[in-house]
Amino acid sequence: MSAAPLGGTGESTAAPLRVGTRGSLLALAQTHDIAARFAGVVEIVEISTKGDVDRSPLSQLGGTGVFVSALRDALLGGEIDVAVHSMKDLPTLPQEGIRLAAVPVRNDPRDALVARDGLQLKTLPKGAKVGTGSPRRKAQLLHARPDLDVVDIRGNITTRMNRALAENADLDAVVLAVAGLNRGGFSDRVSEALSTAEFLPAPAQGALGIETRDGDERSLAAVAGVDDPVTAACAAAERIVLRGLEAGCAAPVGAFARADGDTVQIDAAAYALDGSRSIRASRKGAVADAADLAADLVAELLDGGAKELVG
Ligand SMILES: NCc1[nH]cc(CCC(=O)O)c1CC(=O)O
Repeated sequence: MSAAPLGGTGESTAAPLRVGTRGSLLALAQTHDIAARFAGVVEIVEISTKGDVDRSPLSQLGGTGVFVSALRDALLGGEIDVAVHSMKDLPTLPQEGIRLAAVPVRNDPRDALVARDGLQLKTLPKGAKVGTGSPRRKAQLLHARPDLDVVDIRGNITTRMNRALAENADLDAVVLAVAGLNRGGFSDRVSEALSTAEFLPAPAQGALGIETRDGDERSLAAVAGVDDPVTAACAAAERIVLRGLEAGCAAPVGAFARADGDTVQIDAAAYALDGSRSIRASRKGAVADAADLAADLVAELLDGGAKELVG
């Protein structure tokens, strides 16, 4: 009558931890990598999301959470025990019944220029066509190179790379996250990793957010070992900026927190969509105070008119 004892032979008798992921190459790769470090036996469960199925421009898909809600529904519905998300896709508002259980050490936070002939931002010809679906990247590209022709693109990572690299490529370059290229095994396609000074990344870019159901202590314990509190603090600070500006994942807002020992530096900016204007602020202080520093920084951006810029 009694359940199998925990520990001991637990690995062979306990039900596997069902780990939910989107089905894209990128999502599968990052989920397999991180799930290999969870405690116990895991089973990977693919969930398809509106963001994968719908081909409308990302900026028109209804804002935050298009990649996330199907995974969260599966979590709340008991189909999966753990959801692995790209943290930059997570809405900034917490959802009832769901806990952010772990944030692993972050991958490279930078944006990458993937260009034909190894071209770089400075060597792209005048008027070059550069593809991105991100208003932030568009604004940053135009801010750095007002002559560029920025083209809205969608699709998975291979589709987007091919727009610049395939035999019949119609663009000179595309901008993608270095982390995604790394995770997909495409690190060698990066022509230039863009500096975080000029291209402030999207809040939490390069980080994963691992969610469990509130109160599911077994799943929480299984993923706790991959949590990195410093990455978690930095990503949380960046997301406070996003939330403070009431800007979603597709908004022209960049934020980047980097820790060095006990100290954190937070930089953030909001951009006009056409790159003509931007507002920037930064704070430095103790990692333990990262959330307060971010809130203070938001106040400065709002005072400077950031909301009007973000639109
Ligand atoms: N919005 C899609 C998305 N969500 C996370 C990543 C990349 C990986 C990451 O930032 O962790 C991407 C693709 C991209 O920006 O090129």
